Amino acid sequence: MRLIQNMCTIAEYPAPGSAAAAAAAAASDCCAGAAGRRLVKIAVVGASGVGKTALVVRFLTKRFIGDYERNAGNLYTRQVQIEGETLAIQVQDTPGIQVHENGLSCGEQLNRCIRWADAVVIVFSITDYKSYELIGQLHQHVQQLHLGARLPVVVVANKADLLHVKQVDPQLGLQLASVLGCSFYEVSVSENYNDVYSAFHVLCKEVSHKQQPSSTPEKRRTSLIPRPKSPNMQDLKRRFKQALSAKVRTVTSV
Ligand SMILES: Nc1nc2c(ncn2[C@@H]2O[C@H](COP(=O)(O)OP(=O)(O)OP(=O)(O)O)[C@@H](O)[C@H]2O)c(=O)[nH]1
Repeated sequence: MRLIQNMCTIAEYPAPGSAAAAAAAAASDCCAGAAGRRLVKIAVVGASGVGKTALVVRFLTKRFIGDYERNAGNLYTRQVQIEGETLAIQVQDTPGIQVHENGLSCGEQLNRCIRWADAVVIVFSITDYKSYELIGQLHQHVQQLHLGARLPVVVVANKADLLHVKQVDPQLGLQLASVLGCSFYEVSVSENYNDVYSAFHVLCKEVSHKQQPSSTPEKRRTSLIPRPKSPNMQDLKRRFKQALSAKVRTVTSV
């Protein structure tokens, strides 16, 4: 997948009917609809401070910028090339999820964002066990909001460079991801771009394949056209016998 830089906007996290929502819709028109391109919408979620903004910025710009303001949720729009096709991609950074005694606290803003997405990146930090503990609940929450439609999800374990303050063995992340049926990537946003790229690439590919025109009316129509029948064995045998007896007749008549 090749990123085509500097295409569209960075819009504020949109509430339905708001000016920001209109701006985001316009941005998505500019990158996708207007050009007739397919659009892949990805939400990046996880606990606070795990590196969601750093991950998104690294993916889109290849740069690691150490300090960010506490995130209010930005929407980034770009074009990417995947398997030879140019797709419009929107990446939604989200505010960090707060963990309370009784579990997850996902505001309506975050739920809206998850419902909007075609795919989700769930991030935790290997330096924060609580952020790892959130993964299972978050995954369940995402699937519930999509009414069990099995949204493509990738689990990302970030801050792999901070081994001296590690609280979670990345192997645990891998095991959990495989139980949940998700891809898993261990990354250091600060030190390695390639793994970040791979995580988004896999997700874009998965969404792209899901959206493939295999379910378009054109394809469905062709699959309804009856296939020619395979030759009937009885009929073949009968014709073979006929041909054989004709030959025997000509041989005996000589
Ligand atoms: N050492 C190291 N630091 C990282 C890495 N990724 C992010 N950070 C740092 O972690 C801190 C939090 O990063 P953010 O990207 O703001 O985290 P966030 O998940 O968006 O945080 P919220 O906006 O509070 O939800 C920042 O100081 C980053 O520089 C990494 O891979 N390694």
